[in-house]
Amino acid sequence: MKVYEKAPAKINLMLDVIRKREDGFHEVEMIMTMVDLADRLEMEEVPRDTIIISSQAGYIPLDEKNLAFQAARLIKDRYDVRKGVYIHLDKKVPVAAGLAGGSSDAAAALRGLNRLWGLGISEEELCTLGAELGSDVPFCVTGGTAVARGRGEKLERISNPPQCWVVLAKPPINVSTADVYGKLRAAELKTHPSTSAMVSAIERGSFTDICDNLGNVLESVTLQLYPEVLQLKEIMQRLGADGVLMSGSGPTVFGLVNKEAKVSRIYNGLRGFCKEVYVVRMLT
Ligand SMILES: C[C@](O)(CO)[C@H](O)COP(=O)(O)OP(=O)(O)OC[C@H]1O[C@@H](n2ccc(N)nc2=O)[C@H](O)[C@@H]1O
Ligand SMILES: Nc1ncnc2c1ncn2[C@@H]1O[C@H](COP(=O)(O)OP(=O)(O)OP(=O)(O)O)[C@@H](O)[C@H]1O
Repeated sequence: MKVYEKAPAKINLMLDVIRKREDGFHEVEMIMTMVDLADRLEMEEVPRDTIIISSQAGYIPLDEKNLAFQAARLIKDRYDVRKGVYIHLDKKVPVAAGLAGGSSDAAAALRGLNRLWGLGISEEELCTLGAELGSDVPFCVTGGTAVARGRGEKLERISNPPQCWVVLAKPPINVSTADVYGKLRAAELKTHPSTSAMVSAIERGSFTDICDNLGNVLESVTLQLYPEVLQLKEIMQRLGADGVLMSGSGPTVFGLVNKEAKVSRIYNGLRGFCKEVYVVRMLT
């Protein structure tokens, strides 16, 4: 038997950091949603008790460093599954982009192996397992749109934003999430985006208010380290995107656009500056 799972990319419509915690992580308040750019996982049982990962993408680890491998090992250990699995990752989400590609693969592996092995694990328990693999994994298990608190694992489901176009542009640089959080001086932040204003804008389905309330405090670090990300934001704004923000710790910048007529102009304009540009829809 084979099972298939999609692993969509996430964007942060809002990301605030409340404080640095004693365990080294940061207490956050974020609003995340999914877009329809996704990896695809194929999972099949193999006769030996082993985990094999393959992918067409030459630039990700295929050993125990792969987050889908870690998800498979975790579920096998925790539920004492003495069976093997072959996981093929069809990568479409750019890597180390701020789009949670690896986290979403891990979440999809948890969901898929739960089905493949008929384990009957609840979604809540899959989220708890996912939190051991990374802060973004619990959200990637549930998908939808949520406010995430704690280090990202405490989720409160909210309604999906109104449908719109999302233009993603990833400059050719690698950004380390740990490095960005490490350089953030949370106590010195002068302004914070408003969670309640963004939740209210989403619940009311107001595209304009969503665009007006976009905010990500990690931009203060990444934009300083990589001026090309700031430049990309400015270009996207100039080309007419209605709301523009960096996702996660970057470097991907996304633009929200509500009129289809504007999308191709923005896409073509960006392609002059950036090789990796995607036009996608919100997953609603
Ligand atoms: C930037 C975001 O992607 C936004 O959604 C997340 O906050 C980060 O999620 P992630 O990549 O799943 O992060 P993890 O793999 O758990 O952590 C990577 C590193 O980021 C830092 N980190 C992460 C999450 C958090 N709330 N505080 C942190 O300080 C820690 O140094 C950690 O070692
Ligand atoms: N299945 C996977 N897909 C992509 N990257 C993976 C995977 N497994 C492990 N990695 C490693 O994880 C690192 C981060 O990749 P990922 O694409 O998850 O970053 P990201 O989009 O910045 O995530 P986040 O938004 O959660 O911070 C890369 O260095 C990559 O080598």
